[in-house]
Amino acid sequence: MTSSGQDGTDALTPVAVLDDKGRIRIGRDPGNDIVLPDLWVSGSHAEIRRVGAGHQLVDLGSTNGVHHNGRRVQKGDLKPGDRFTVGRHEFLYDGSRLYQHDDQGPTSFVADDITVDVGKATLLDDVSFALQQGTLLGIIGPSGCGKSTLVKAMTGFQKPSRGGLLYDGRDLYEHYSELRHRIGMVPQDDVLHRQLSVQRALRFSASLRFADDVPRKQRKERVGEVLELLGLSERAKQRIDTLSGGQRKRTSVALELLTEPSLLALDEPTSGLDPALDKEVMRELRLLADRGRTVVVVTHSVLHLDICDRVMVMCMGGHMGFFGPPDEVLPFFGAEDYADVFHKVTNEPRRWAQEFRNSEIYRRYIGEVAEELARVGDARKELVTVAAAAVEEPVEAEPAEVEPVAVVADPPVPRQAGAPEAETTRFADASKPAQASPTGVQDLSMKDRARHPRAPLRAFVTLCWRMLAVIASDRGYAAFLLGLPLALAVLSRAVPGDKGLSADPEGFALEGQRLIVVFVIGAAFMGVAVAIREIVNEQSIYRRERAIGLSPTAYLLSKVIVFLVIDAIQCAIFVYLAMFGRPKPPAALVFGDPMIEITLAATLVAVASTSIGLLASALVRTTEQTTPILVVSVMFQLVLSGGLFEITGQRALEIISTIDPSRWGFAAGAATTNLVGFPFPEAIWAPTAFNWWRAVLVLLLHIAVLLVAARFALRRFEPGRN
Ligand SMILES: Nc1ncnc2c1ncn2[C@@H]1O[C@H](COP(=O)(O)OP(=O)(O)OP(=O)(O)O)[C@@H](O)[C@H]1O
Repeated sequence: MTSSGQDGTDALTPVAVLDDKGRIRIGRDPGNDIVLPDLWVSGSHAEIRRVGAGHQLVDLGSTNGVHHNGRRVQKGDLKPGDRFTVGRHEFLYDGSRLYQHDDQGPTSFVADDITVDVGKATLLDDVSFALQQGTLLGIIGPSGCGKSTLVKAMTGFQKPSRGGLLYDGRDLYEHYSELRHRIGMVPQDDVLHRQLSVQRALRFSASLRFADDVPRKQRKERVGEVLELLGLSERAKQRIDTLSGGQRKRTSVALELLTEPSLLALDEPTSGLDPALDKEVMRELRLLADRGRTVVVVTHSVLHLDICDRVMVMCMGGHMGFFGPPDEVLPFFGAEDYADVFHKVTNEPRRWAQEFRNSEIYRRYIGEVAEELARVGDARKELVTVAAAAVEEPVEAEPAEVEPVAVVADPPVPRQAGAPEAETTRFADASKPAQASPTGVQDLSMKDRARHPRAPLRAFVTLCWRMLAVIASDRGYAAFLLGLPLALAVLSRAVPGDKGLSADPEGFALEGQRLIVVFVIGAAFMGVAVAIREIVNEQSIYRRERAIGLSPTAYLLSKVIVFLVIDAIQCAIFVYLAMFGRPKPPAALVFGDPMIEITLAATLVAVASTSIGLLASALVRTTEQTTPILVVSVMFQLVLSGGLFEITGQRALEIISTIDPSRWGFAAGAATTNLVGFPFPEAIWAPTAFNWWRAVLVLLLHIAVLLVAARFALRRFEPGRN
């Protein structure tokens, strides 16, 4: 069963007869029954198994999952008429055969009266439009009119409060986990580590986005292809922060093209570029659209709008003032130039929004296109019904043996023709998915996580390597990390005395007490300082990577592990250098070497402080907000460490200080050192192995609680959240 072109269903092809022999395997490797040569697909991705009289769909542990009727599943019983997707490849099941529909670009993208409210502010107000495949849409409008908000809504980053966004007839937010890899988004902020070379940054991204089992060689080849496509091959080894603005934007586009998205959105890719670069970027976007992608670009520059198929003019207050071909913009507004247009939509936004709603242009370029797209959507749904009905009929002419089928993703598609002629209607409800969407993206991804507990090990390893690469290529930062413990060790030399950490026979261990305070607070400072800017600095990168499915736990753990190593090295350098030439404690409590115990205690304080830094970094919005947190958290640890004054006996302080890592770090250090004759000896410092272990366990508990809190704080970067 195939269907013909005009209704958009021509890509539906029968690919397998599910006879009694058992199973049909789907994957990237040539040995599969259905071969999908797509790097997003795992080698052996999914299987259809015969179970009794029916069939079961099974995810074979793929990286990017299988979606059965829009839900990610591990296993699911197939019913005639069901559809499932593997990457961009969609299959329909009729009870005895599989039909394949390839996503060759969104056959439709429809925004149906979307409104975005944040608190009491309305950022977008009843915006409707429809896009056909291969369209280049330019969005313009005065600053603050809601252009970025619209792009975020279209790409799954900002769930509309009302209205629907339908991608290929499916609610974008309801089916986000299935659709997200088909959408590329280049935000205003660069989402690349600028310290890395173009090639290196893209290779890390490829590793995070492709299936786990894609060989390194293939990843490299794909990176080479996108660099070639965007004319960046000669820049491959150049650091991103040394590229020109235009080259940097092209690198961001290259990053998104790795996974061949069918909808690509760019938020002001040409801001800050000179007119020549502006034109160059717009031309490249035109080429991408001509190759079949739908490209949406927000721009402040109106010089090259004629290169677009459609232009949208936004009015202040989030209203839509125009949507149509570029040559109709000025006539519609009765304006001589775009400055006039901006003036009008800034001063009379409601009037122009209303005029546009009632215009012939709206009818022609939105109403009719939406109707056409709804018709295509209906035709596709009908095929599902036909496929379901086919279960009643015997399978005749189809081949009994089905050859492995190779499907080439995303072939070139010609640029769209003008909009068709027809009657005006509001958007047809028929294009909405059968189920309403009570849940948001967050709910979906939580469910996904619950169903897919498999540790994303590859992402974790890649993230660790990337962090190390970023640190190594930022010489200033690497020098800071190494210089900090050296500077602190030099400072610790200011502590007077020649007894070091030895037990003082005179009975007053003030020097030892001071040294332990210096170690513990130095460790706390190094721990917070290393981490407190980490997440806030790369929030745009994390947000983007999260949207394409990066595991937040893998992300956080990669930070913790790399920082743990850095903390341990820093504390060892600090403590050993500070103690160089000073008497050591006479005996150990647990590990045989008191210096190891003291270094361990300092390292745990540093790691707990790193966890505080990561938590704070996930909570704040700007880097500037981190400085007061750094100061307060270190002061808090200094005051409540127990090394300055007696905490025991002051009930409130006793309670508060239990959550202070330095209190327990000091206790472990004091226990090892055996501070004899201290003026205010506390019970938790008594030199016993129990006290040492208790302090260590409390510190581990602090770390665990802080990291769980940081993991929760990362939820604010979930797609769909503002
Ligand atoms: N989280 C938010 N809470 C309240 N108002 C917001 C929020 N985010 C954006 N806004 C406001 O919504 C309006 C639209 O913002 P948006 O960033 O979409 O505008 P824009 O057209 O892209 O602006 P620009 O061209 O300057 O980038 C602005 O007035 C902005 O201040």
